Amino acid sequence: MTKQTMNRNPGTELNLAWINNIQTNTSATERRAATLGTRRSIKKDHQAAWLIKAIGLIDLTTLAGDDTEQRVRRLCAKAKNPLRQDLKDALGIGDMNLTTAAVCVYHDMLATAHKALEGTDIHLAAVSTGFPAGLTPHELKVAEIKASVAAGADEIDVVITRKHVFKQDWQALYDEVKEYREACGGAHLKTILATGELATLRNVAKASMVCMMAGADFIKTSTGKESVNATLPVSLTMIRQIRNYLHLTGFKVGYKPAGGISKAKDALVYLSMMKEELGNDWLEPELFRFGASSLLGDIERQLEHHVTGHYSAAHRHAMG
Ligand SMILES: O=C[C@H](O)COP(=O)(O)O
Repeated sequence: MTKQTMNRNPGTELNLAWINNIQTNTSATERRAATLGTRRSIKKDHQAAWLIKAIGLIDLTTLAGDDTEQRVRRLCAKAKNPLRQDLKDALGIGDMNLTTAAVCVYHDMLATAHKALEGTDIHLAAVSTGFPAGLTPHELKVAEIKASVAAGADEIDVVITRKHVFKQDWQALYDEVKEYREACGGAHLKTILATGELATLRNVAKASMVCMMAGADFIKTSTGKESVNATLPVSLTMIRQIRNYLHLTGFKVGYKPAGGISKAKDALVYLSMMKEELGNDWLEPELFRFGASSLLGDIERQLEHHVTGHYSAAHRHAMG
C-alpha cells in the first residue's frame, strides 16, 4: 500500500432530506447481526489466509494515560513485523512484507512513532479533537488537528460532539466535521461517532450520513473508552449508510470498527460482514480498518496454533 493514493470522498452539501429519509429497524438489525457469527462464510481451511489479511487491516493502537516513548517504539516494531518469522515461514509467506495498516497514538507520541515508522508504508494516525470526550473548545480542536498533521500524522481520528446528535443539530455536526476535514489537508479524516453514547441506531445512522456528507474518509464506531464500543448491530447500521452514501453520491467511504475487538474469531466475523454487505473493496486498508490494541496478539496466537497445533500463552504475544 502506498500512502494516501485513493480517490477521497470530497463530501457534499448538507442534504437534510437524505437525513430525514433514513429509517432503521433495530430488531431486524439485531436479528441479522446475530446470524453473522453463525454463517461460517469463512471456511476453516481458509482461516489462516483471512487472519493474515486481517493483520494488514489493523490500526495498531495504544491510547493509554501511561503510554511512553518506549512503549510506542515497541508498538511500531510490532507494526513492522507483526508475525514471527518462523510462523511466516511455516505459513509459506516468509518473504511477504506483512505489516499492519497503521499505528494509532495520541499526539504526544507522534514524533516517536514517526521516527520509528520512517521508510515504511505504515500510516501514522493520531486521535484528536479532545479525544475521547470531545469537549475541549472548538478552536483548540482545530489547532490540535493541524499540529498533528504538522507532526507527521497521515490520518486523524476525530471525535464528534455528541450533543449535536442528541439535539439533532445536523448543521452543527456538518460544520464541525467539514472544518476538521479542511484542517486535515492531505491527511485522511476518520470520524469517531462514539456510538455507545448515541442512544439509538437511528442516531448512529444519521450521524454517519452527516459525517460522510462533510467529507469523512472513514466513519469509526468508538474511542475504546465508552462503556459500549464496537458492536455488530452498530456496524451493520453504519456500513449500510456507507452503501446508501455510495448510491447517492458515487463516493466510497471507509469503515473502522474500534474498541473491544480483541479476538481473531471476531475479526473473521467482521471481514465476512464487510464482504457480504459492501464487497471486496472493503477488505482493503484503503476502506477498512480494525482499531485495536490487542487483536494482533490473538491473531498471532491463532496462527501459531494453526502451524503447530498448540496454543502459546497470551503473554507471549503482548503488544505494548
Ligand atoms: O481506536 C482504537 C481503540 O481505542 C482500541 O480499543 P481496544 O483497546 O479496546 O482494542
